[in-house]
Amino acid sequence: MQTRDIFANISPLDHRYSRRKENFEELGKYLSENATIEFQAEVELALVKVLAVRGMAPKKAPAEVEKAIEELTTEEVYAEEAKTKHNIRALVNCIQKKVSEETRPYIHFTATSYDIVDTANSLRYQKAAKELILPKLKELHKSWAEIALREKDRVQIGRTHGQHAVPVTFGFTIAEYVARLGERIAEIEAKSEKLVGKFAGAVGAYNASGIFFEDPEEFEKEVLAELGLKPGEHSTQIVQAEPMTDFVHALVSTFSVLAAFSDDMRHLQRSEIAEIGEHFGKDQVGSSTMPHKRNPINYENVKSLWKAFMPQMTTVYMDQLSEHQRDLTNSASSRFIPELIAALLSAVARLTRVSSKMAVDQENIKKNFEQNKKMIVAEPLYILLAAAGHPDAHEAVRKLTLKAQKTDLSLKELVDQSEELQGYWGKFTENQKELILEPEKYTGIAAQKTEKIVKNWQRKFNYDLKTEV
Ligand SMILES: O=C(O)C[C@H](Nc1ncnc2c1ncn2[C@@H]1O[C@H](COP(=O)(O)O)[C@@H](O)[C@H]1O)C(=O)O
Repeated sequence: MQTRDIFANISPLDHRYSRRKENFEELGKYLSENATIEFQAEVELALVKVLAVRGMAPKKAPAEVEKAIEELTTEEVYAEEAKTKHNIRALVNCIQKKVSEETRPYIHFTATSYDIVDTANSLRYQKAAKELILPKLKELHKSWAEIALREKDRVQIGRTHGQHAVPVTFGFTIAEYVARLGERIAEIEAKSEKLVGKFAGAVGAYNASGIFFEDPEEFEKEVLAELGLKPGEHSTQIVQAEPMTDFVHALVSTFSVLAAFSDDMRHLQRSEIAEIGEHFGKDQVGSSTMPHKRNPINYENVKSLWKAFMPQMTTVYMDQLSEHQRDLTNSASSRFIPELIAALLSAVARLTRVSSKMAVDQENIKKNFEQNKKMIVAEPLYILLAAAGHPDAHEAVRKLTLKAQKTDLSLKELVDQSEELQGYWGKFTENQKELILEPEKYTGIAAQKTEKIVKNWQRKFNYDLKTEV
């Protein structure tokens, strides 16, 4: 069997779920191993810049380091690591080989490896959030907002416990996810901004930098400011774990919102419900054996990916523990965060594609609503009877529903047959009677609430919608 390079990769995220070249380039800028080393080198450069400003390193040092970094390759660093068995020392050695003797001592000066590693990770995840994750999520959010607005008045039966409950609108159903995803996007934004760096040395007490600087915390701030970061209140050899825990939690809980949406949409595609459909290409096959099938494969894929990556949160919680001033047990485990981000973005891309072509079956949504139309007015009928003074309205209506189930009669027709209930009916206003006679009007403020939610997020995220509010 012939193989192509791309398919020689082990992780499905490197072939099956990110097949397009642009995908690799876009994600690779922040998430690849090349990016890991590039961002670490950027931190080493920030250090030299501050040392030069402070008059310790030669003035030419930053330019030399910048050039060295441009020439640096991941292969080179890996070859060096094969000798040193230490990845950051390998990076430092590679940079040192490319600069002058005068500059050489200031590469990694007073730094411990995790001044570089943790700072670089915070930097790249912060940038990935700002430049990649948030724009992609906002694009998906916008497509949901558009559906919500377009469908705000389309009456749909609300379902609880998988049973017909009382009416909503389809727009309102989607507005739930506009609100939930919107709030998660804001959370990713906030938590990415709270990621911290460090330049506090091997145990976090500024032992090495304290030899040279009276104000080692100020020195730390200057190095981090070069990168647009701030330090945490306290560091050991590593940064406080919680800002990263919170950031990843924001990502994972966003993924959970996508999975919940996918589950809901998948159920609405069940043959017996069939209220929405995924766009199907003219050559697309639903089943290898049942040619008529049109399966909700995209929503199933999102849930499946979520199942693979959501448990990674447990690892992130475990990475909160590190012995004394640090142990290395968070090192290998934290290298999988980029995969989690890649999986999330794969789900986002898929849902954006599917959502923009979501087909709403107007007839089925109406047909399903009509199916239990006579029963769903039980709630307003009982409440109106109670408000009109009926002493046991819930029980009276429960009995009516039992009768209605056995006959073809609607609850209103059964009310008409009861002299007692007729008396209360006479006390209802015309609007109240309408709710019983036309259950499609019993949607509460579903449409207004949908508009309010969409408008709120449209303002916050500052996007235009196809159908303006
Ligand atoms: O600044 C320092 O280096 C301080 C030193 N601690 C270390 N800090 C950071 N990295 C270290 C440390 N020790 C090892 N290594 C190297 O980390 C790499 C771990 O590789 P992997 O398990 O694949 O994630 C792998 O390359 C390891 O060699 C200490 O003794 O406290």
